[in-house]
Amino acid sequence: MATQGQVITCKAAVAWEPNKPLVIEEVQVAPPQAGEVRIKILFTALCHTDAYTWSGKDPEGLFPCILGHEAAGIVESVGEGVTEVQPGDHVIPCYQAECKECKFCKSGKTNLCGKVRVATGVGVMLTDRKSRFSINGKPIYHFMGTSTFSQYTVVHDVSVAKIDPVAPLEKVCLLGCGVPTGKHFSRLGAVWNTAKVEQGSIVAVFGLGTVGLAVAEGAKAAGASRIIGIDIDTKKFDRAKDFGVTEFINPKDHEKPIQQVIVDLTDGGVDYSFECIGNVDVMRAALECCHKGWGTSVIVGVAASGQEISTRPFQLVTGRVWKGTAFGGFKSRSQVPLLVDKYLKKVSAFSALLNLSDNLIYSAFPTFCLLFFQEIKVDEYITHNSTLPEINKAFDMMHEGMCLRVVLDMFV
Ligand SMILES: NC(=O)c1ccc[n+]([C@@H]2O[C@H](COP(=O)([O-])OP(=O)(O)OC[C@H]3O[C@@H](n4cnc5c(N)ncnc54)[C@H](O)[C@@H]3O)[C@@H](O)[C@H]2O)c1
Ligand SMILES: N[C@@H](CCC(=O)N[C@@H](CSCO)C(=O)NCC(=O)O)C(=O)O
Ligand SMILES: [Zn+2]
Ligand SMILES: [Zn+2]
Repeated sequence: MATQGQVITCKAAVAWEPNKPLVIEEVQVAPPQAGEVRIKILFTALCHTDAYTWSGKDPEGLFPCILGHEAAGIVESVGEGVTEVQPGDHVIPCYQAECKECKFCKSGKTNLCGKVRVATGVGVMLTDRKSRFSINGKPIYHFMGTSTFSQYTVVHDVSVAKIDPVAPLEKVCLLGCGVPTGKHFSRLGAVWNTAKVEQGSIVAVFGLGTVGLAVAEGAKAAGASRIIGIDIDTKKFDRAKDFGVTEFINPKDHEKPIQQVIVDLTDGGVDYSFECIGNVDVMRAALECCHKGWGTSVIVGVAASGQEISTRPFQLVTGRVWKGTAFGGFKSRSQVPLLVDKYLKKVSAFSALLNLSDNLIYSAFPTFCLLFFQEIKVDEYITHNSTLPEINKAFDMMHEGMCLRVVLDMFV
């Protein structure tokens, strides 16, 4: 039955209050208005940022809301004036919009976009400052302009990346947040990013979750000579080797501040450090373990409301640089489809190799290695698959440090 123009009733995980279990509810999803797109979400992953907002520590967190921002799906219908996607298109909703017209988009200096941010920060749509979600007439707020923990969601058209329909949505959903975020200095992201890790650099990665491992993977691709992984959970160390981490430090094993431990190990400090946790004390350590004169520290983690960073200004006077990144500097609508293409090329190179005869395998091996070991691991970050009704258990796994990404099948 055609659903276009109709209210759709479907299942969604609703966060009624901070920290209270999400509740699977029947929600009403209104049709898209002008400049909006309604998407059938097929797969969504959980990101630490969902847990952060759910915890009540996000100054922009409004309740009740539908969380979720790392997903993939199919366009169900579009509102008036939407030209770049149509029903049936395969898409990744992007929490970071790209209108290509605002001063941010036109600056050539940032991937941030100003067009809809004022609405997405307060859980509504731009056109009428209202939500498209409700339960028996009670509005439920949107989250990050995406709300992918719902079988259907409505997003702004500037927040939709159209992707190759061949791509497996249960995998490429990860390209909506965590994996690209970590790869902001990779070759693909280098146009917009700031920290360009050079061949031979020493890199420190604080926090070895999905984002930290993607940073490590990118650092390896950029030719870093040492990649030091720091985490308080030693379970993370074995897996991190596969993502390029060459040595490990657990701050709990040391009496000295962790920045001092790293400075001592690296003849004065690292060239680049990345904070992928969201802890302001660690952010300070990440800056202070950088080498005098040139070390650059990038803040990736999201810290709670009221938290502030600090250091002695002397750290910056003496040449260290403190930066941050959102979505790895990638321009969402124009670059997410390219990331998907890159992912598909890697998969097809691998299948081609499996179909070659033994002799050919040897001759094709160098090319294969080049393609295969390029910078776009995706499947490797999916440690668990689950379903929408099991979402609370999936978050429990995240809190226990059991998983990297858990992907939920929204219709099982
Ligand atoms: N800036 C962005 O665009 C962006 C995008 C995605 C995620 N994030 C943020 O990045 C951070 C990481 O996200 P994730 O999904 O990889 O999270 P995650 O929970 O999977 O990983 C965090 C890791 O940090 C470790 N950790 C916690 N406290 C630590 C400490 N004091 N010292 C060392 N290690 C510690 C944990 O053991 C875990 O391995 C979060 O803050 C998330 O909100 C930012
Ligand atoms: N509402 C939060 C902002 C959190 C934040 O910084 N979000 C990151 C993305 S995290 C994705 O997992 C981001 O890209 N920020 C840029 C933006 O939101 O425009 C708070 O206020 O703390
Ligand atoms: Zn995220
Ligand atoms: Zn814009």
